[in-house]
This record gives sequence, structure tokens and C-alpha cells, in this order.
Amino acid sequence: MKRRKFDMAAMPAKTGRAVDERFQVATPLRRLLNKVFPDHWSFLLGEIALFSFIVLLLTGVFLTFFFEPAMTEVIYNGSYAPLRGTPMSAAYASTLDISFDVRGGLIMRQMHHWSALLFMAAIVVHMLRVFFTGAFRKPRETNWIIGSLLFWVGFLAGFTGYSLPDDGLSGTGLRIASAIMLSIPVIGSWVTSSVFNGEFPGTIIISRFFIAHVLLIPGLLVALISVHLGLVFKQKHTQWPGPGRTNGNVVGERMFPRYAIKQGGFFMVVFGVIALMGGLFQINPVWLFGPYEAWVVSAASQPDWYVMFLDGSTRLMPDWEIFIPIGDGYVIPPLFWPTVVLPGILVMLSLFYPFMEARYLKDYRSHNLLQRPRDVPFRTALGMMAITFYVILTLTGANDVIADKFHISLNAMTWAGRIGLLVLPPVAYYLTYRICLGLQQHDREVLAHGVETGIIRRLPDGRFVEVHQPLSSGGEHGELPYAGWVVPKKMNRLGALGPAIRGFFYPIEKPAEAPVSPGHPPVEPRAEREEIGSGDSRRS
Ligand code: HEM
Ligand code: HEM
Repeated sequence: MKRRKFDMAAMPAKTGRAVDERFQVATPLRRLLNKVFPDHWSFLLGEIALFSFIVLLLTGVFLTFFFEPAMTEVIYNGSYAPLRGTPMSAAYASTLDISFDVRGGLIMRQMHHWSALLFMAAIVVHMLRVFFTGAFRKPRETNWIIGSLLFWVGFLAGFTGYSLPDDGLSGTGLRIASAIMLSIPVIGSWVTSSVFNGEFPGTIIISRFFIAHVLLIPGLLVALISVHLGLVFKQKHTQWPGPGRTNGNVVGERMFPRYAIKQGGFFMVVFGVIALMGGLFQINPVWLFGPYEAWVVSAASQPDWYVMFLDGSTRLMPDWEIFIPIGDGYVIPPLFWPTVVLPGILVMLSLFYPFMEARYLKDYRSHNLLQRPRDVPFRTALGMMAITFYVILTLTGANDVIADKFHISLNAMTWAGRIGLLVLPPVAYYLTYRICLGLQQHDREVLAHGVETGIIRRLPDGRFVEVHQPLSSGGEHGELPYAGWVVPKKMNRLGALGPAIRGFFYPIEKPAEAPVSPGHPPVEPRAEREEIGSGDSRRS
């Protein structure tokens, strides 16, 4: 029999055909590789969250090989001399072993912790980007909801992870969690004894948190992130308005090859930065805190940054205890309001904001173009108000340290926090609003008179004027229309007092579909386009 010659060059095509004949993947794969993504630095924030999550998974799996999730008492006999001979839980002893005796263990622990901090920070900044640019509007409300859930599940991931080493700090955090659960009226004691299997701390909480931390929560996160990215893919990414970009298309680069290669590179950068931080900067040195003992609590015990706002809200709460005289009587301790009710309100507000805004603006159309924060002053101002609220609570979470370092009375810090929490957010709202209107005014000036060139000319009559260069009209980049909001002219006319008062803060006219301000980048010459079908029906 004649043997067929082996043709190496034809192998890839042949393999591809063989796979496609069996699984019919060529068409969906081509669609995937041809997907167009718009380019802007702020779209990388979601990717930082994604990449740091991947690092969390990788380092977390490594730690799981060596961590022992048990509260059985052991006598430490590892290489960290100051704690040798100390009775402690197996969990704490294994964390010390990971830090001192497992090869590469300390860098993995530190990378895990740094990536957790980066993950939460990236989520928050990504969420702010989505908020301030209006990317959550129809049709992307579902993705906003999934995103909000991701934040809160990430929060739980961080808290359960922080509790695992069972050192002095993590035990203090668990103690606070048990007090928060106990503060819930009626069901509080039942919830606490169910979670801790009896009295705090019990003997089971670390192994329960371990299952939650390495299995349930990561599983939930992977599922939610998959749906989140699936929706970004299905609904297509928003883009900044600009010449050639409309509500019905996406202008950018195809997934393959440039976009995919860029993303691969960016992952390496994020991984590299986390590895450097894990290698160079110490984080959570549990050996200094000692094993957890319920009666040992040190000052300056701080949680990770994303949990600190709850610590702060607890510190600011006045000691108002409510007694409800039904039956034997119920007590609602002050702790209930800042740690259960406040986060509950924040969860609800974060979940439903897109719907509240759409209702308020009576805007039920689909939006695929982003808005500049200055063009929607009320939203930008609300966002700044929320940030101010959060920052004050977070700083208050460290008010004992601030009081100590700056020699301020702790009581004065608490009162400053209380007053600041009520006064500063509205001030932030007002200032942001005025700044947005000022920036709009500046945009209008640029459109009317062109860009300042810095060239001063003397006119024949002796006056000096600055030469303004008109914005390009038509030409390569097309017209740059300005459709921002307009501050009303006749604010004080009798009979229009309402609009006049509102007009001081609010622009009256609704924004046009695509506010385009000067300075938007021209369309890149090799940009690709993809059309988006409108899903709007009756109410547009
Ligand atoms: C684990 C956390 C998260 C990951 C890994 C993640 C990842 C991403 C990625 C990669 C994108 C596309 C690129 C970009 O626009 O940045 C995206 C888009 C989006 N994300 Fe997230 N995200 C997370 C959390 C959140 C949160 C907390 C929110 C809001 C509450 C949110 C809301 C959105 C929305 C609405 C889009 C569509 C944006 C658009 O088309 O302009 N995400 N996300
Ligand atoms: C979003 C996901 C995650 C977050 C935010 C997170 C956060 C944390 C934090 C802050 C710690 C304390 C680290 C320290 O000791 O300094 C920790 C510990 C730990 N995590 Fe995670 N983690 C995540 C996912 C995972 C995954 C997917 C696994 C395993 C599959 C894992 C396994 C562990 C283990 C075994 C420990 C205890 C070891 C130790 O503290 O040294 N984690 N995690």
C-alpha cells in the first residue's frame, strides 16, 4: 500500500476542519473573534477587577494546599521563635507555617491579600466609572445589578478570608460580626448560634468560613462574573460619542488579534504589579498579632479598607437604645442601625439606582453612548455626595489612630465625624453641581470662540486680544456639534420662580441624545464598526 506523505503545513487547517465537522464551532468562533470593542482607558478598570480575581483564584488554590481550617488546639513548634511553645488553633499554626516554612508561602499569602485589596479597589473604581458616565442606563440595568451583587459578594469573600488565619485581628473581626448578628431584633440570637454552632467563638466557625471562602463564594463570583461578561458581550460595550460613533454602532478594534493581545499583555502587567507588591510590601503580618484570645483586643485594630466604613458608622452611632414593650420586651441595640440597617439601605440604593434615575428623568430609551460627567450635573453631584459619605465613614473607621497620631481628642474626632457626615455630603453636592455648570460654560465658550492659542495680538486701536483658533468643522473628523445642557436665560422672570430657583442649580433643558464636547478624539483610521439593533419598544 502506498503511504500518504505527511504534510506538516496543512495540519492546522486539517485539524480545524476535523474539529468543526464534529462540534460546528467555526461560525460562533468567527463571531467571537470579530467582535468589536471600543477603546478607552476607563474601560480597563473592569479588566483590572477581572485580572486580580484570576490572581486571587491562583494564589488561593496554592494556599488551600497548606492551610488547615481547624480550631483544634496545637502547640506551635515552627520556625518563628517568639511563638514557639504557644498554644494556638491549627488554623493559626498553619498560617504561620505558610508564612515561614512553606517554600514561596509568604509571597503567595501576601499576593493573595494584595490582590484582594486591588480587586475590591478596582471594582469600586469601575463602578464609579459606570455610574458617572451613565453606562448603567437601559439596556444595561441588569449588568449594573449583577455588578452591585459582585461588590457585596466580594465584600463577603474578603471578610471570610480575613477571618481564616485566626490571629488576634481576625478574631476581633469575627467578634464584631457576632455582635452585629446578635443586634438583629427577634432572630439575632438564633442567627448567631446557628452560624457559630452555639456560643461565640465555638469550635467550628473557621471550617465553615473555609468552605464559604474557597468554594461557595468563589463559585458564586465565577458564575456572576461569567454572566456579567456575557452580557457585556451580548449587549455590546458602550462608547464615547464622537464622529462616526452613534447610538446604533460600536467603533473600535476587533477582538482578534489586536484587542486579545493587548488584553493578554495587560493581564501580565496586573499580575506583575501584584507579584511585586506581594514580594516587596508586607501585609497582614499575623505573627505579630498572636493567636486569637477573646479577652485580648488591642487598640488600632483595623479591618481591610473596604470594611472600614462599617467600623466608622459604628463609631459614630450615638448610644440610642430602643425598648419595645411587647411580651417580655425587645431591645434594639444602637449597633443594629449602623451595621444592619445602613448596609441594607446601601444595598437597595445600589441595586435600584438605574430604575430610580430613569423614572425621575422619564427616560426609557436605550443608550449606547456614554455621557461626560459634567453634562449630567445632578448625577455627578449625587455620586460625589455618596463618595464623601463613604470617605467620612472610612476615615472614622481609623479615628483612634488619627486621634493618637495627631494628638486630637477621640471624642472630638467622633463629633467631627458626626457633624461631617451630615454637613459635608450636601456641600459636596452643591460644589460639584456648580463645577459641572462651570465646565459646561467653558465648553460652550470653546465652541463659540475656539481654543485659546496663547498668542496675543495688538489691534490698530491699541487693544490687546488673544487669538482663538476655531474648532475644525467638517473636514476629516466631521462636525463637532455641541448638545450639552443649557442654563436658562430668563431665570428671574415673574411667574417662573420655580424654574428660576431650580435653574440656579439645575440646567432646565433635557440633554440631547449625544452630548459631544470639544476634545473628543477623532475616530482612529483603522477602526472597525459593528451595528447594534435597538431593543426599544413602546416607551421610547
Ligand atoms: C468582580 C467584579 C467585576 C468585574 C470582574 C467586572 C468586569 C467588567 C468588564 C471586564 C467590563 C467591560 C469593560 C469595562 O467597561 O470596564 C464590565 C462592564 C460593565 N460593568 Fe463590570 N465588573 C465587575 C463589577 C461591576 C460592578 C460593581 C458594577 C456596577 C455596580 C458593574 C457594572 C458594569 C456595567 C454596567 C458594565 C457595562 C459597561 C459598558 O458597556 O459601558 N461591574 N465589567
Ligand atoms: C474574591 C475572592 C477572594 C478574596 C477577596 C479573598 C481574600 C482573602 C483574604 C483577605 C485572606 C487573608 C489573607 C491573609 O492571611 O493575609 C484570604 C485567605 C485565604 N484565602 Fe482567599 N480570597 C478570595 C478567593 C480565594 C479562593 C478562590 C481561594 C481558594 C480556592 C482562597 C483561599 C484562601 C485561603 C486558603 C486563605 C487562608 C490562608 C492564609 O490566610 O494564609 N481565597 N483570602
